[in-house]
Amino acid sequence: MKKKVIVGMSGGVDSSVAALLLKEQGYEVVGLFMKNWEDDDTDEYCPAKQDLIDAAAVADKIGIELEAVNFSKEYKERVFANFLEEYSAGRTPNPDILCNSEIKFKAFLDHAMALGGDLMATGHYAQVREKNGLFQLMKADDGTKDQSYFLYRLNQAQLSKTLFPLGHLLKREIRDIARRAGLPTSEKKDSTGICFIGERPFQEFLSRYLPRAPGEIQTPEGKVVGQHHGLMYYTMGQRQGLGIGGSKDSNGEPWFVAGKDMQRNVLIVVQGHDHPLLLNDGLIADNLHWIAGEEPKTHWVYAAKTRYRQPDAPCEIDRLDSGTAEIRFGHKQWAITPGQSVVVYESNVCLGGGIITSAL
Ligand SMILES: Nc1ncnc2c1ncn2[C@@H]1O[C@H](COP(=O)(O)OP(=O)(O)OP(=O)(O)O)[C@@H](O)[C@H]1O
Repeated sequence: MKKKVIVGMSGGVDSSVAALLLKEQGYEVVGLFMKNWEDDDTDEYCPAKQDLIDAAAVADKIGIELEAVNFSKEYKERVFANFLEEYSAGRTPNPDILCNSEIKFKAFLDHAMALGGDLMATGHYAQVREKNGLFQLMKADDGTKDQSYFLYRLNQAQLSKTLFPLGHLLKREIRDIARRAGLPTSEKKDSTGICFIGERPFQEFLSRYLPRAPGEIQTPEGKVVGQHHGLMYYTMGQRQGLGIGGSKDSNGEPWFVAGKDMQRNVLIVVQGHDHPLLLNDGLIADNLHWIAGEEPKTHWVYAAKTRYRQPDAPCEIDRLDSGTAEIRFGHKQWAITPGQSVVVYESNVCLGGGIITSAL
């Protein structure tokens, strides 16, 4: 009997091709479009309505059913609440990571099973492999598109039910496949940014939920060089939008955010990309999650990313106890950012990771 796969269709080209490939591989395929954000319909920045129309057109072309489901309540409770908490604590969260573990591979997976699915699938660029009874999350073959960083909080149960049909393909091959099959999304622009924020002005969006608390911008020595709009609007290493161009006796080098003093409501800035306060040997992370269900070895050479668009950096896990990890890098890392995730790899296998609490 044919296995039934429920594929997440976002109305983008990647998930369109994922659905097509699964159909060609002989699965019984059902598309599922989710809506995760409520003001979608009235909101100029959120193209959800058009995305659903596109997903429906693709499903029609491939000849599969498309269902829709609304997870906006789950999203608010399990992802957005944490997002606001993190910002109000001065950290820079990555809601797409929590969206994967809580919505796409939990609420969605449960729904997929309720629809009678044997498996679920998405158009993520990543791979799953079963080895010695364990499911491993692996990088995509297209290194420039690999999304395993966003998937490091998945567990064995989730991976055992998941297919990533694009994991062994290159992005340009995806567009070619879409064109050849005449999919209406073949030329659609890739989506960018966090799904519910999209292209909207970030400060205005956040100020709808969290009070603005302006304060001083200071150098590490305590010299006042400007005013900030609220610490939550800034992130480590940020260069644009500080509004402190030509401060007196500055050395002409650009300013970067190098810290937040939450108690005094002061934003700390330094001059020069390679200022020592922006370069760290290691970090502490908590909220750890290991995909195999057990901790990796300490004092072993791994590679890790402290942000998505970053080459892997050689590292060692020096200490793992009471839910925290201390990770040291072979070379100094730039602008390690509390709230972002550190994701650990052994070769092309993603082991898991945690949320950065501080740089060392
Ligand atoms: N609204 C949605 N409904 C159903 N599935 C979704 C939705 N948004 C994302 N997904 C699933 O998660 C995958 C990864 O999402 P991401 O936002 O990274 O999309 P993407 O890489 O731009 O892919 P696509 O081109 O399919 O939008 C998608 O390929 C799709 O399978």
